Amino acid sequence: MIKIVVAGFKGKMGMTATKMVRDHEGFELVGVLDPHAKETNLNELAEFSTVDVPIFNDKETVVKTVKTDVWIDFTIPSVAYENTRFALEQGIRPVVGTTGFSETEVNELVNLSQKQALGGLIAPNFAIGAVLMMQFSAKAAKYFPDVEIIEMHHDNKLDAPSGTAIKTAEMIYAERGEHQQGHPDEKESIPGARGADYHGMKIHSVRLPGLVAHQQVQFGSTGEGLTIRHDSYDRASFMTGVALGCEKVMDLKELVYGLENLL
Ligand SMILES: NC(=O)C1=CN([C@@H]2O[C@H](COP(=O)(O)OP(=O)(O)OC[C@H]3O[C@@H](n4cnc5c(N)ncnc54)[C@H](OP(=O)(O)O)[C@@H]3O)[C@@H](O)[C@H]2O)C=CC1
Ligand SMILES: O=C(O)C1=N[C@H](C(=O)O)C[C@H](O)C1
Repeated sequence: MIKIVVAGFKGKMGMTATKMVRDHEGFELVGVLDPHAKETNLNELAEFSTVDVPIFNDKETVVKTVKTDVWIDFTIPSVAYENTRFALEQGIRPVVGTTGFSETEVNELVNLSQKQALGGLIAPNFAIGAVLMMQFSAKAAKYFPDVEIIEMHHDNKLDAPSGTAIKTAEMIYAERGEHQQGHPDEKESIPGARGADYHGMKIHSVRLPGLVAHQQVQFGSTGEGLTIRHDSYDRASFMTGVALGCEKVMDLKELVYGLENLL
């Protein structure tokens, strides 16, 4: 059995992941973490009335109380780096969905995992369709270097652009390199009109109620266009990837960035 803790269990993704771990063969939910939870056991919550699992308010108490193989993290950008670092230092394999990591932070965590010879995963998007969308986009960019990314999310999202949009831009950049797009003399009449800029690639972030997680990668060329789009209509779409991550990190000896490394 793989012993798993879920950090951020009261959030939208943390709750979905907690239920997945509870129901998944081969996984044992050994604890959940939320700094503001008043309950001390999951069985105090109606939907978990038969689940005897401790609720922790801080990460130090988790490691003092339960033996853990995997740390699932769906928290907030400002705490996820420290949580991931802490997990690795404690010999726990992180499976992190929280977005907002800088490139430097990811590199530091990879280095730490290598020193600890411990597997781990930071995946900006756990949906298999989203991974394919990123891979197809990188492939298309070789032939269609002019591209803009439009990511669309619910209006409770803290970070912009999304982790998926950044990862997509990184994968496209690795394929196409630096490229000047649009008119060289273009001017923004309202600042931000052309979106964020990643090595010449524009990224536009839409936040609206009703949306879950959607991204369109739009390519333009002479007389033709190509649009690659992925939609997550439900947070269940991420769970196959989270489960796969929890299984695969057990055999890895370092942390990897992106679910595509495990497929
Ligand atoms: N990789 C992927 O496939 C996906 C990634 N995400 C990412 O996952 C993250 C969470 O998203 P979502 O569930 O929608 O957000 P929510 O706001 O619903 O959940 C975040 C939760 O984290 C809790 N939290 C805050 N601080 C801590 C802490 N120190 N320790 C433990 N928990 C803490 C919050 O608790 P409180 O409210 O009490 O402060 C809240 O319940 C985001 O970064 C999002 O971008 C989302 C979907 C898919
Ligand atoms: O906040 C979200 O909801 C999501 N966040 C991730 C991101 O920033 O890319 C993954 C997915 O898009 C949902």
